[in-house]
Amino acid sequence: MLTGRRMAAVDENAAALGVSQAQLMESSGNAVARLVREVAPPDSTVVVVAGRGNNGGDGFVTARFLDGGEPMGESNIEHVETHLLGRADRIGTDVARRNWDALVAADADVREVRDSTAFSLPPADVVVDAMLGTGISGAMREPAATAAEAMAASNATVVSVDVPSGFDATDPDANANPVGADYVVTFHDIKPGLPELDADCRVADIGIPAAAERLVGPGDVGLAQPTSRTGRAYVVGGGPYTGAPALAAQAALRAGMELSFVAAPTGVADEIQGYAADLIVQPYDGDRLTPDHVDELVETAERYDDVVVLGPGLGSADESLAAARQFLEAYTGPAIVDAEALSIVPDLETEATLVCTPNARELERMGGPAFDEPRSGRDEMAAITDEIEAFAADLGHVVLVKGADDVVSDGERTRIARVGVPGMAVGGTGDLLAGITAGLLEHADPFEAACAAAYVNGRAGEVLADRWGGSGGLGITASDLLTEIPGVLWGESDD
Ligand SMILES: NC(=O)C1=CN([C@@H]2O[C@H](COP(=O)(O)OP(=O)(O)OC[C@H]3O[C@@H](n4cnc5c(N)ncnc54)[C@H](O)[C@@H]3O)[C@@H](O)[C@H]2O)[C@@H](O)CC1
Ligand SMILES: [K+]
Repeated sequence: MLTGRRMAAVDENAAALGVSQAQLMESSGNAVARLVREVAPPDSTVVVVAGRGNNGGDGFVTARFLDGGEPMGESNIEHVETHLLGRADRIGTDVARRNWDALVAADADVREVRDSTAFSLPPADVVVDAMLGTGISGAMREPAATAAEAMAASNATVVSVDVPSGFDATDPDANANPVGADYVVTFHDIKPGLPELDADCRVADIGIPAAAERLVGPGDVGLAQPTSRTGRAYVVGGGPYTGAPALAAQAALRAGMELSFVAAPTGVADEIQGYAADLIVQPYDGDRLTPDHVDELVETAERYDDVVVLGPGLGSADESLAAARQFLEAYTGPAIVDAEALSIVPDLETEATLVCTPNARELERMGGPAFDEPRSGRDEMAAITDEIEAFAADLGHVVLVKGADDVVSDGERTRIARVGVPGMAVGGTGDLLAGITAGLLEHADPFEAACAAAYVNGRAGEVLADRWGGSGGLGITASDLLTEIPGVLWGESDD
């Protein structure tokens, strides 16, 4: 079952896979027209009432199919008229406008309702409700609200496109049927709340490829995209290594965080600060993380509602891993766990919300499934994703397995991010991914944040590799990718 919000993301992913919104709209309108033919009495007058969004666009396509007569013989449709609520020059999307133009060009019976108080529902045997679909926000406004009452009061058979107008598929509490729909033709998958309506709901296959759901795409970025500059990343890392925490902290800033802190041993604090003036480095005594430091770090992270990134450059000293464990046992907020710190997660008791980001080797060390890179083929990937899903369910945390294909699972939902270039196999890109995930985790649910982060990271590599002449990104460094993150995160999505 897909919410309206997720459905819009899947649509966008389909477009990125080469199945355009226009193709989907054609299938949608065709499916509605078939249902209308099925339920319309002989010599019917069909009135399509359309809004200015893509739900209205589906209505225009429906009208075109119905107006074309019945190629296989006698038609039960005598007359079709289309009423657009509003002015044609205010139609909100290109694809809907092209379908309106096609009706006008075909000399169809179309009318613009320019005065919102002037609309009264004409006599009809079937009314096609194409006013509002999954794009609704807030309570229904005029003239749609009055038109909905008229539909509900009429004796006509009401066929709703996708959802009854006024029904909010993203907020399942609001399962209303203000138009009195007798039939609903919904697209691709049933939406939450529809089965509870007193209406005959049909799901129409409109040709969205399964990959638009299974593979992470630009639509998923839209779901996790920060819309304001807020949040503090708190990277607990560094000691034996210094580059990793600096990259993760910078990536969090590039993904929208307001401030990015690195808690690191005094011995390496200056070095980490030296990589980037944008970071705030908070030194603690010594040359590595030990249990003595934990109380203060947890206290800071909790007090400022930070998103923690635990692990980059931390090393594998026993006392550092013991400290990482104590940190997560005490901490209750969101955290990305990466690198050596992953080894402590499997038998950990924590109230924290974790996103674990292992590569194949780290996954195996966590007790997860073992598999070789590169993997190929649909069946092989399906087997691997099943195993990773089972592992994530067992672990009780979101797992993002890094590889040529990244696999993200929360134990119930599992997606593949098939994006990136061979050159990204360089050191440091995993630290970027951890930082991007932190940035998105500030605003989105952990699974959606992890999916979008995997896509953004890989896509940044593709964009850069393209600019460098399609070299496959051989020669890219993680530092190069930092400045590509914002363009992918905010520049490429439709939202
Ligand atoms: N997403 C997809 O892949 C597909 C979407 N399709 C159709 O597109 C629909 C979604 O289209 P859109 O996102 O353009 O949105 P809608 O057409 O559902 O709604 C947007 C329009 O409604 C107006 N509106 C929003 N809230 C309102 C309110 N409270 N009162 C009155 N008017 C309001 C907006 O100003 C805008 O004109 C789906 O329901 C479906 O019918 C189909 O074409 C098939 C493919
Ligand atoms: K509708």
